[in-house]
Amino acid sequence: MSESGRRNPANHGGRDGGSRDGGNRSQGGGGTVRRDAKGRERNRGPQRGFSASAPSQRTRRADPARLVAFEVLRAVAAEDAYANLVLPARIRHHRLDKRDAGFATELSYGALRGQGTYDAILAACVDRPLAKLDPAVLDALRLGAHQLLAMRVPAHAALDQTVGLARAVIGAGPSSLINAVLRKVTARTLPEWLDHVLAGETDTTRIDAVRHAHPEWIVRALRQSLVAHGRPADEITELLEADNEAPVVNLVALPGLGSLEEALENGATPGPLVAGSALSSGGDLGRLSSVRAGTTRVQDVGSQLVARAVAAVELGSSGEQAGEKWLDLCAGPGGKAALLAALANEAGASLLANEPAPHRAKLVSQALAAVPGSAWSVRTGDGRDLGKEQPGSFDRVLADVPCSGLGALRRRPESRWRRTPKDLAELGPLQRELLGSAIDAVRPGGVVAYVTCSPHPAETTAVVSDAVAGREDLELLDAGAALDAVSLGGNLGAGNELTAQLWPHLHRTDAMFMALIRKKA
Ligand SMILES: C[S@@+](CC[C@H](N)C(=O)[O-])C[C@H]1O[C@@H](n2cnc3c(N)ncnc32)[C@H](O)[C@@H]1O
Repeated sequence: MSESGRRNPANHGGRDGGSRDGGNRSQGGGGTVRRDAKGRERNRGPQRGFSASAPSQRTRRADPARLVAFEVLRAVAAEDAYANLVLPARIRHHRLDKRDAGFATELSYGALRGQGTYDAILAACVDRPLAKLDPAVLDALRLGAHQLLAMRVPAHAALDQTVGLARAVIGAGPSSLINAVLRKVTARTLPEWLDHVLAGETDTTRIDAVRHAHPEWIVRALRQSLVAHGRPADEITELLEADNEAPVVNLVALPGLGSLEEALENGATPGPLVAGSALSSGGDLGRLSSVRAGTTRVQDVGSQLVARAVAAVELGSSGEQAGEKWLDLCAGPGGKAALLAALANEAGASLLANEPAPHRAKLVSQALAAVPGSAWSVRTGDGRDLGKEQPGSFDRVLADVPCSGLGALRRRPESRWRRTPKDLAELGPLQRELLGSAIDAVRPGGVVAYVTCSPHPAETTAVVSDAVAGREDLELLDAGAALDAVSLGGNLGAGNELTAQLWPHLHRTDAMFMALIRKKA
């Protein structure tokens, strides 16, 4: 959450919201929402003022952009849906133009990410526990709170349009409650509210959790992760803030197959961390022919670095690349597999991409379709069996195991509220078995990369230590140096032992962890 009182540039609010008549108007029910050329709703009164009319006299129809955001929040809460999948479908269904789509995106993602903060504030404005509210009412309140506290939406528009939305889709009774509660919210700015709801609070975890909208257990887990990887505990604030930034879209051109030219011509900029990457601040990437062809792909730079390090790391003996066999043990949905397959294609190697879930194995095949078929194959099966079925067979193995995803919270706005501490404990045995299978599957002299998109020691360093403990035939390689070798000079291993840990607040990547284990020749 931005606490400065200034609007967070990432929380741009109305910039992309707007009109469909080519001017500055979009349908807003009983009235219309007027947005300026930049999509900001035009303020016809003081910034924090709002209509004095009674709810019954105000708008009765839902502004389409807000309706989309409401439907996204409802699907996430009631159907366990993923916002990043529901949102594009709702935008298409309601035929939002570009500005309204941007507004709906900022509103839904911002309200979902900020839920913990907004709930703490709303709890101070409602005369009963939030759990006793109709969940649809609570979602409408969260949308209203985000507009009032973090978007450049005039207070009267935020209030009138949210009440109008509630009236249209929930009912007249609840809309009066929503009107009354949101009026209370307008009384303070976000920094003032945070000071108010945290007055007298001394528990720093609780303070960080409310200020930066993360569950308390995740604040503790991330702080523990920083310390475990040699970072100062007080970096937690920067890490939590980085989780709340809308991530820049990273692109990769598949080596030998794709090109970034089109993306760069359309406003993307070259990625500073790794060759063949670009950063795009938005736009319709689906329009780019290279993206449609699958030779240029959306992929976090951390994942790109990991895949490139796996392909480049020095093997123990007979380390020539030609004819090598590579394995991606947990490949779905195929992001790293696509880059690995392209690198294998260039190196004369072949990649086996394994994934147990049939629908995800299909996604892997789709992701690999742009790479010549001679370079890859897909196996649908349990990775735990591969070590026994094909022992000592592979030169390079990527074990990108299922994990809590604590390092990729910025990508899925709702995920932090869905995770539980049990995820950490329950995945440990599977992670250990998969790493054991990967080690069995690699040949003497070959290398296993153990990778997670979580920095938590329970699923990173602890799993690796257990795997190598007492094994004279295994050695840990310097994973940070391997990342440095494929980066454009990032000094990515700094501060760690032999394992490598990337961070959103330091590297602007997901918090990927990588250990490289070589089986002695
Ligand atoms: C972190 S994701 C992998 C992401 C992938 N490497 C990419 O870059 O797109 C972990 C994957 O492991 C798969 N998985 C779960 N259980 C598995 C098992 N027993 N064997 C192999 N893979 C498994 C999950 O279905 C999921 O697709």
